[in-house]
Amino acid sequence: MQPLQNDRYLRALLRQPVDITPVWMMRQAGRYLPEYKATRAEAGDFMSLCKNAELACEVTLQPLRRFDLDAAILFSDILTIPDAMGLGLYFETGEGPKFERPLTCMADIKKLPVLDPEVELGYVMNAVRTVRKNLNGTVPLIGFSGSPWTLATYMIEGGSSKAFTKIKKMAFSEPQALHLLLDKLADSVILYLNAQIAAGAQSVMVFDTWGGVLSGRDYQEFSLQYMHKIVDSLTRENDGRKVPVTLFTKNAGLWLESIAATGCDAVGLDWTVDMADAKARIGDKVALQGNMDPSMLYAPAARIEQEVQLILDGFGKGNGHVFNLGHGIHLDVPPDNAKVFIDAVHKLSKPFHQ
Ligand SMILES: Cc1c2[nH]c(c1CCC(=O)O)Cc1[nH]c(c(CCC(=O)O)c1C)Cc1[nH]c(c(CCC(=O)O)c1C)Cc1[nH]c(c(C)c1CCC(=O)O)C2
Repeated sequence: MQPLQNDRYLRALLRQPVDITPVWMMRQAGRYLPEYKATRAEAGDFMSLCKNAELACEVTLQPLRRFDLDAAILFSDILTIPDAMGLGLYFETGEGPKFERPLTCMADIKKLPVLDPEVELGYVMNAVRTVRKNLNGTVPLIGFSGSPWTLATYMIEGGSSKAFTKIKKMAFSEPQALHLLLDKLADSVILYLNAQIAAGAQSVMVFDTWGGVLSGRDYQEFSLQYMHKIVDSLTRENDGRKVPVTLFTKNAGLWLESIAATGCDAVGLDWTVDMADAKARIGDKVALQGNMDPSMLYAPAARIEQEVQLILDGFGKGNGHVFNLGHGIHLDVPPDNAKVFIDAVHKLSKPFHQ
């Protein structure tokens, strides 16, 4: 394998010195790039795009052609695991992801297969290998998975949810069923992420989008416990390099210490957390990723730059900051504003690394 030309993303995650603060961006709920829309139309639908290694590689690389990003995130989705387990994932325009066969009871959960990621999710590994080849050592590739709790919310609610009543009903009236599901998911996530690492992902991230809808105690029991197990079981070194792992729970500002205590390398922060506060609380244990409000990208350039400066000031001097939006980019953000954001991080962060 060729040496990495730009490894500041990986160095920052390991809290090593860098020249400028690295930045990357997730597009998730955003079809903000016209070239993405064109490739998606060529593929036909979202899952066909995920399952075609060449096209998935193409959309992974598109943001890197426009912007000076320090890492690439694999184009895929967190819902590939439940889809591979047989739930029948589909996307309805404007309504987000849905499942044809959501889980309703213990019997459904008992029937779920244990996945062999190289088989049922072989298309993801093919995409990882294709992207690594095409990146050609320029920047590292981020692999990812959903957390067991977040995947379980989609599998039980049947899609996106506001109140999470179905999964909470199971959590509080039939906890042994939910724990069996979370256990199966944790085992699948471990196999899935380790397969991504073996295929070439240089860092991995676990997205726990919905952990923050739980009480502190229930977060520990139904979400963090399983992410801890995942962190303990991941391949942390590959090809002679450390493979940093980042945990992100949305709305988890109250629980940063316990997330950092899992032994992960970095903690992703949404914009409701104050960067200086997070650094004081856990900055001696982990790197911090974040955390500009994605809606700031609607603002004029000067306001975006001001916000970048405030977040950089919040982290202050020292190692271990990866700049990022606090969540995925919105679909109607002008791409030029994303460029203002990325360039501002690089330009304004120089004095913090002297
Ligand atoms: C909850 C969740 C999902 N997917 C993901 C999460 C966790 C992160 C988070 O908290 O947002 C993660 C995700 N989804 C996608 C990526 C790939 C990386 C990237 O391109 O940014 C990643 C990292 C592609 C995608 N996944 C999706 C898109 C947009 C789809 C499109 O082209 O229509 C992309 C680029 C679809 C998706 N997939 C999901 C949702 C809620 C949606 C939005 C549906 C909609 O907007 O109608 C499930």
